[in-house]
Amino acid sequence: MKKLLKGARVIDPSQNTDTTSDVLIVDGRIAAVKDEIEISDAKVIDLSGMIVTPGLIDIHVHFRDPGYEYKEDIESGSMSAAVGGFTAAACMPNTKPPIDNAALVQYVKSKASKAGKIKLLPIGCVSKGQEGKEIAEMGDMAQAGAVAFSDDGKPIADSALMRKAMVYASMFDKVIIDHCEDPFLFEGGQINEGYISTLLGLAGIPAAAEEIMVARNILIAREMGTRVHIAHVSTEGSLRLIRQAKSEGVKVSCEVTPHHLTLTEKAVMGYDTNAKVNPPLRTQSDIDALLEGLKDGTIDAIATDHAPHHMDEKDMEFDKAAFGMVGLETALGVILTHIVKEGVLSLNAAIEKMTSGPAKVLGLDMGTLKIGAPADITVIDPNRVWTVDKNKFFSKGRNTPFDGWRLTGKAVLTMVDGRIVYSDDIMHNYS
Ligand SMILES: NC(=O)N[C@@H](CC(=O)O)C(=O)O
Ligand SMILES: [Zn+2]
Ligand SMILES: [Zn+2]
Repeated sequence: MKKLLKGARVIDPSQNTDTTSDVLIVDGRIAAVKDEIEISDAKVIDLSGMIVTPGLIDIHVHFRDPGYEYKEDIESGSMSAAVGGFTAAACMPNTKPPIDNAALVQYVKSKASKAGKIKLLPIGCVSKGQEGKEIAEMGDMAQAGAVAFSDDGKPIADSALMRKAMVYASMFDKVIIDHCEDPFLFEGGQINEGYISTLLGLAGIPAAAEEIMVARNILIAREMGTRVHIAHVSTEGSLRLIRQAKSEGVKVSCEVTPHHLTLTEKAVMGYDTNAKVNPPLRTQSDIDALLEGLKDGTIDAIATDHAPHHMDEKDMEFDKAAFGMVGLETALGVILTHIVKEGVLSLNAAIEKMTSGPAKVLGLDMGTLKIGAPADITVIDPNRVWTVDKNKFFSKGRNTPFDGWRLTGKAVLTMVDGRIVYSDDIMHNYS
């Protein structure tokens, strides 16, 4: 089956191209991208006024499957991703049981392929049972399809274990993704340590809790010549460390979330548990530093850290509520509205941080519209003004701080291997 996408602005940061072109898809792959393709036996989709990009890739989501399917499962998570414009997502292994062996990696893959929406890329545990003691069977998991390793939800507290893990992962050409948090400095913390935590009488999480671990990881990566990826970077100090390390040739990469780019610690005023997240929302000067890091390339990727929780786990006293927020269905709109429209990043640079940037972090040949590549494609309506309504989410999670936000720009069509996996109302006649 051939499909012909007509007349869109086609942006492909992997090839540094931005043109008004037609895109021809044959057998699920990109067959041609050029002016005015004429072909009689293709289904034509008119996309004038729209933007076509490589399918968005999210390298940090929690799909809670197996074990916590009441929060999210692979099916609902995959649908939520497709609606947000994502064609691929890497899912964290902090499930029950944790994804720490090849059979569980297989489980994730087969359930995702049954769901038939996006490409789900399993991340395996660094340590058995995520207990931080013994290295998990990373080789087996890599062979089964794990794309990276992480104990996310928790830091890898033991530096010797981290060093072993980095070296071991490098043998399979995989990266360790670390949730950077010094457990002793973090202890009991609820929100960013500062004026607001004092005002609200909540235990603070100091910036140094993150920065100590970022520094440690950089030191190990430097010493061993191995790679490390810093999850959800949130402080000015972390950025400074990563920028410096990169300039010295250390193989460190990092990601930032839409919420850390747009919300400060003030969002928790009124004890709003939807704004309770780990790492915590920080200050305006941290946001300024993160924006600078996006601009100068210190930050490699934008990732949602989509962390669905049940309402009952959020609707309780602040210090008992779960950490985390959903993000897949709001990420693109938040980035286009608050990062691109505000002039922080060009549209092309923002798309790069959501396509080829994350693909590169994982060392995957994805996030491109080059000829022959799988037709994983996102169609964006840049002018669509819409209001976030958490009750309309396809995710099971309703825990968002963005409910009610007016956003400009939305994914209207998502294609995986040339198949339409999501289409917005106006695109319905094409699906
Ligand atoms: N980010 C969060 O606040 N929560 C995540 C864990 C994590 O990403 O560390 C979760 O699994 O709920
Ligand atoms: Zn984390
Ligand atoms: Zn996470």
